[in-house]
Amino acid sequence: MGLNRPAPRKGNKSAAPARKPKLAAGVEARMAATAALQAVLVDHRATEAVLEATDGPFYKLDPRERGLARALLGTALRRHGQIRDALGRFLDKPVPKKSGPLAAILDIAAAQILFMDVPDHAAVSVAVDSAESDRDARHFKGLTNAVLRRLTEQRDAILADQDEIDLNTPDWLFRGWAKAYGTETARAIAAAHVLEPSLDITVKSRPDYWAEQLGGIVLPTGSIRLIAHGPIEALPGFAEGEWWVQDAAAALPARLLGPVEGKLVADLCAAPGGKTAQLAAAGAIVTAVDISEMRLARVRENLERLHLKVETVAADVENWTPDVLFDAILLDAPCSATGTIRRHPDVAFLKRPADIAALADLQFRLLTKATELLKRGGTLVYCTCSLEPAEGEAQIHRALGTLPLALEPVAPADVGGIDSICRDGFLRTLPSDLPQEEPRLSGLDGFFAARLRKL
Ligand SMILES: C[S@@+](CC[C@H](N)C(=O)[O-])C[C@H]1O[C@@H](n2cnc3c(N)ncnc32)[C@H](O)[C@@H]1O
Repeated sequence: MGLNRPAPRKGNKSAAPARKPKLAAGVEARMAATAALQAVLVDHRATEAVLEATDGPFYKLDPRERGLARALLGTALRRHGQIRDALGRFLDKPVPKKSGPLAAILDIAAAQILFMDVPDHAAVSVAVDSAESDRDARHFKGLTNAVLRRLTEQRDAILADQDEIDLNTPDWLFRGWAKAYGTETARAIAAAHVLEPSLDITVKSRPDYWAEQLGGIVLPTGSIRLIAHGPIEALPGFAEGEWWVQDAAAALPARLLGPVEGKLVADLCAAPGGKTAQLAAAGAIVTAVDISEMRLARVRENLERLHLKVETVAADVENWTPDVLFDAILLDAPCSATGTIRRHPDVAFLKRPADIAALADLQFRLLTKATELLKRGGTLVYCTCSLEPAEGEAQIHRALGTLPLALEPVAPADVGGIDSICRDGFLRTLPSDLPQEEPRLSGLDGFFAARLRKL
């Protein structure tokens, strides 16, 4: 198989305009996934930014190729420790610096050989062709072929010998989770991170009806859960604006505000707007604030599809001075996002311990400002999608000692009756929560939320 060799077109004698050669199915997806993996691991770019970049490797892919490219990239990131360990068994020294995309080519091929249901020969031959087509990687074409062939031969023995939790989890994150939740739970969190997550949906109404339409189940919290496949836009009810994609744990903080119909509610740090949509659908008069005008455009786009109305404000919450005080405030503060590694495995590579400390400072300043914007007696929900107590529990312990706030404990009745996610009066969900018989329907993003009343 050649990367750039189109099949000869028979019987076409006229001088046709030059066309881009058509590549075999799956080749473009593998090339895009390789480029994206390099962008994440070498240039430290977030996957979402790479996926959305109009000049990026994913933009021009058709939906099928894009689906495959996403799956390749996701597997290569989720299982990266195992992949590098397996490849290392056949390499006597690290991949040289001047070998272009060689490391990413090997990673993407190994992800397929070790973990995906695709023919080995397709994985190996596309990798060899990709190496050949790059000026620097070309010198390692023979090595690529030899290493990957040996990997196909020894796959089962290697997988049986690996500790997936140990290999795929950065040490500093594992140590923090073991300290906060115990070693057994930290292992369960890490085990949840290698699984492909479910698709969770929040509906405006009629969860049972939509679960049936979508082929999903209704969770005790009211979210619908299904095994993701195919483009989301093609699912029933999407175009009509009946529902939006939102992890089941991410749907809980807005509910902690209780009935909000007719109340003035500020949604601080609102984009892309999952929680804004919940508040608007519940009848609140919502002001959605975000520092990023570009991300606020996404909020407006999402709410238009959902036929919901809110006021949007592009502002840094720290400097925002509205004319009114609010009855209720939701502060979904920017955070390390370590609770979303299941859905965004790049987070494990992009975040560093120093980021947590810097974010914790910002979160406390935002919490202080949110308290100022609230009426006396009003309710404030603070939340983060982080597993790190410094971004959750520790912030509230500090706030209770210094800001005019009292804790209104979260009870199981607030969160679908699930006792295990109410810890010390806080909402604390973990990726290992909500186990189901079908692993692809298990888990929750790691969220923290506290409900506070202004004194
Ligand atoms: C965790 S995301 C919010 C997710 C959103 N609440 C939802 O449910 O879809 C954090 C958001 O905070 C915004 N942000 C970060 N710093 C901010 C600040 N100082 N003021 C306002 N927004 C900020 C970011 O642009 C980002 O959109």
